[in-house]
Amino acid sequence: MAMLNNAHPSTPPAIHVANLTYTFSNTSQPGLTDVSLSLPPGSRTLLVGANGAGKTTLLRLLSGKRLAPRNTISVNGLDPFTSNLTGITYLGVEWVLNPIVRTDIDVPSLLKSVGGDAYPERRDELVKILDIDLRWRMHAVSDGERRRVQLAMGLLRPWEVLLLDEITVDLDLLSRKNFLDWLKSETERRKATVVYATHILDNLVGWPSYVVHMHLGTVKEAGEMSTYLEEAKKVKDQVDDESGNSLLSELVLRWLREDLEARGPREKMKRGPPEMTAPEGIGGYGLEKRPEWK
Ligand SMILES: Nc1ncnc2c1ncn2[C@@H]1O[C@H](COP(=O)(O)OP(=O)(O)OP(=O)(O)O)[C@@H](O)[C@H]1O
Repeated sequence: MAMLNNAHPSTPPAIHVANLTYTFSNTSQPGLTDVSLSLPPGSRTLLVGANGAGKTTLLRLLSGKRLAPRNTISVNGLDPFTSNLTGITYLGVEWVLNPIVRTDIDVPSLLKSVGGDAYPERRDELVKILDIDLRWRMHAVSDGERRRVQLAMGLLRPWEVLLLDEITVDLDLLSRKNFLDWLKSETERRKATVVYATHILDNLVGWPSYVVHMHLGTVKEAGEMSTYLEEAKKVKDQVDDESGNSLLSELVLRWLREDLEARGPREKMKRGPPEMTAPEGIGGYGLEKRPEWK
């Protein structure tokens, strides 16, 4: 079991996970095994791991979109599934695929439909940060432009906990940097908490305060980013490395190589692809809330 060092021991963590083991309803294999984490308010956590490591599974459980075993997850002291917490925003695959952002609709109407008028300052700030042209019509924009409008919609209501599941892939480098800087300022201004699962580490140096490394449904490493970067620096100093990669990329690459070595070829894994019993709910997920458009 790995525990994050709580930077503010006197403050209750925004996210607390205790010995969480989760089995999908359509398979007997656990998707997560004995996961424990403590993330304080105001933290920015980078969630890394190979494809299939369990990042999305964990984020969906944290968001309350899937039912976790009792007393294993609390977000701001409450169970996210049963308490219908309003301060949690989860932006993942279903959110990205929502068809409304492909229709012939203008940006101001879309922003209004998600409560833009209730938060005019925040709306205008997001339009500026995400470099959105209010004259765009959504059926005639590029993927990255569409994603920027979606992000403005998803982030408009002030959240206390933001769970991001690799949703910045379409953004150009500068837009992504501006977006990440804005998230950072949100965590500093309002003590909001962000957990961000991504494979893209460009521009992330200096952003995460915590890192969580998942492997085959378990948490292998979890702690303050600075501690792991110091360790990575020592390793880098020992090898003659001219790759130009950041320390963060080097660290995550090393973890993924170790994971691959420990795991071996996929077809020889004990924990193979799930044997489905019967399709249930959306995408076979059994007890599932309807994905919400936030
Ligand atoms: N609906 C499902 N039913 C059964 N098992 C599933 C289901 N979805 C995922 N899994 C299992 O859980 C594992 C973890 O999946 P998850 O989507 O959480 O990984 P991830 O770390 O987010 O991967 P990626 O980086 O590819 O997005 C998968 O390898 C798969 O075996």
